[in-house]
Amino acid sequence: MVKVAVVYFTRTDVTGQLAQAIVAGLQENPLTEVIEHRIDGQEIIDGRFVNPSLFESLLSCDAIIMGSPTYMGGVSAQFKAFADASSDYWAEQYWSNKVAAGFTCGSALNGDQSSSLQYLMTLASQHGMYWVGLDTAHGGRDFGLNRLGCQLGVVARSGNGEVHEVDLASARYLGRRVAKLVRQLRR
Ligand SMILES: Cc1cc2nc3c(=O)[nH]c(=O)nc-3n(C[C@H](O)[C@H](O)[C@H](O)COP(=O)(O)O)c2cc1C
Repeated sequence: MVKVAVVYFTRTDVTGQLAQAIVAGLQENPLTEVIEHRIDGQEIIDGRFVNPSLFESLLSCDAIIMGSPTYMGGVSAQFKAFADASSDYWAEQYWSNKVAAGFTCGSALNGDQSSSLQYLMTLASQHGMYWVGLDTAHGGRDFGLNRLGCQLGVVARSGNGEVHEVDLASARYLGRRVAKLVRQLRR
C-alpha cells in the first residue's frame, strides 16, 4: 500500500470538488490509501493551526497533495495557517523525499492562481519534498486536459461554484499521476 494525503481549504467547495476528483484519481489504484483533510476554521486557534493527529498521520504518507483557493493572489489564510504549523516538521526535514503536488482555483481566468501554486511548490521545497506538476501540454498531446495551461499543478476557474469538467478531469489526472509516481519510487 502507498499512502497519500490530500489537505486543502475550501469555503464555497470549488477547491473541495477538485480535491474529490484528485481522490478519485488516487483511488483508481486500489493499493492507494488516501487521507483526505479539509481544513476547518475551528482548527485555527489564536491564529495557529492546531491538529497534532493530522500531522502525525502525515508523517507516514508517501505524498501530500495540497490545495487552496487563490485569495488575493496567494493561498488562503486558512491554508497558510496549516503551512505555518508544518514548520514544526521543517528543522528535521521530516517530510523530506515525500512527493508533493498542488491545486487551486480562482474566479478569474487569470486570477494569479499560478502564484498560489508557486507558493505551494516553495513550501514543498522547504520541506525537501519532490514537486510533481502536470505533464499535460495544453493544446498539444493532451489537448483536453489542463485547459488553462498551467503545468505547475491543477488550476480551475469558477465564477459560480460549478467546476468545469476539464478542470475536474485534470485534477483526477493529477491524482492518478501522483499515485503512479509514488508506486514507482517505492520500487
Ligand atoms: C478574499 C478572497 C480573495 C480572492 N482572491 C482571488 C484572486 O486573487 N484571484 C481569483 O481568481 N479569485 C479570487 N477569489 C475568488 C475565489 O478564488 C473563488 O471564488 C474560488 O472559487 C473559491 O474557492 P472555494 O470554492 O474552494 O472556496 C477570491 C475570493 C475571496 C473570498
